[in-house]
Amino acid sequence: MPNNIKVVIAGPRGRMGREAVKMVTDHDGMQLVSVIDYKNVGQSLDQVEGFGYLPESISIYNDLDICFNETSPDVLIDLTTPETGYRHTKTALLNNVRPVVGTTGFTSSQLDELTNLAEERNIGVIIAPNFAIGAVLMMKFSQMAAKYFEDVEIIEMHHDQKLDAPSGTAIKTAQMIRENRTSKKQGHPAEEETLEGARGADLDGIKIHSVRLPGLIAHQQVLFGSGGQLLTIRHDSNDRASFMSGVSICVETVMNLNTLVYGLENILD
Ligand SMILES: NC(=O)c1ccc[n+]([C@@H]2O[C@H](COP(=O)([O-])OP(=O)(O)OC[C@H]3O[C@@H](n4cnc5c(N)ncnc54)[C@H](O)[C@@H]3O)[C@@H](O)[C@H]2O)c1
Ligand SMILES: O=C(O)C1=N[C@H](C(=O)O)CCC1
Repeated sequence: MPNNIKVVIAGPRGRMGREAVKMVTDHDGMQLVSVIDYKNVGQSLDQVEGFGYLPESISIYNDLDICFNETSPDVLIDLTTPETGYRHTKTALLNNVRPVVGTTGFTSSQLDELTNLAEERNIGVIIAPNFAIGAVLMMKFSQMAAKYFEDVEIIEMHHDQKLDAPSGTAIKTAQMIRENRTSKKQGHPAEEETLEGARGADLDGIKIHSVRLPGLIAHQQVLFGSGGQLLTIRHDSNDRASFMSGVSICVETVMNLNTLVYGLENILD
């Protein structure tokens, strides 16, 4: 692993992007070489509002091919939107740049396509729906509990600027639970929704409910019920700094991978 990993960040002005710019510029083993944005192209990031603290100029690009060619990054951190993040990840792979993707909302066929492309190109990619270590533990504990409780519902709660629903974390949690759960149609066999959507989204019988409110950041509870008992496993991110140690681990780890890894739990000890 190079001790100075050259990083490009897509979405630097976003809520997560701003934290990631701080994390990378403060990290001794990483160097921020450029950023990707559709605004302020050709300017330097330290001239953009909120980035005056940067000690040196960081070029802003919109065209990924030109950015990769001129600044030779090792790793792309993508924190944008589902459509853009997917396009960026593909372009990075085609340019031998290793993507660390926090962007959520990719479809399963997009994930399959990126998995195949990473294998073809023999390049590492990490797609992590949640970089917070506590959230990963919540998912793992839920997977453990699913062996003993077959009735489970997920309630995820996020800020009201979030584009995708359900959250990437809720989908990943349900997929992990599914691996340990005896398949079951929950609720009353004759239950009917008198208001569409009342019972939430359904992933193989696991119900997912999405709450969007100002004041929230990222929260999830997984409820398991059986005769006479309820188990609640809950995680709260109250600050986006909670995601940054996970981003840092992914940037270091992706340098040694040559396939796509989906989920931070797959690279933690
Ligand atoms: N994996 C995790 O732990 C984690 C945590 C928080 C958020 N997220 C995900 O990260 C993504 C970003 O979240 P956010 O809250 O920072 O969103 P945000 O809306 O604050 O930021 C997104 C940024 O992407 C930029 N963008 C959009 N299109 C672009 C393009 N074509 N080129 C360059 N930049 C572009 C926007 O200008 C914006 O600044 C979302 O998908 C969210 O679900 C993941
Ligand atoms: O703020 C968001 O958007 C978040 N998205 C991720 C998800 O979809 O699971 C993780 C938590 C924050």
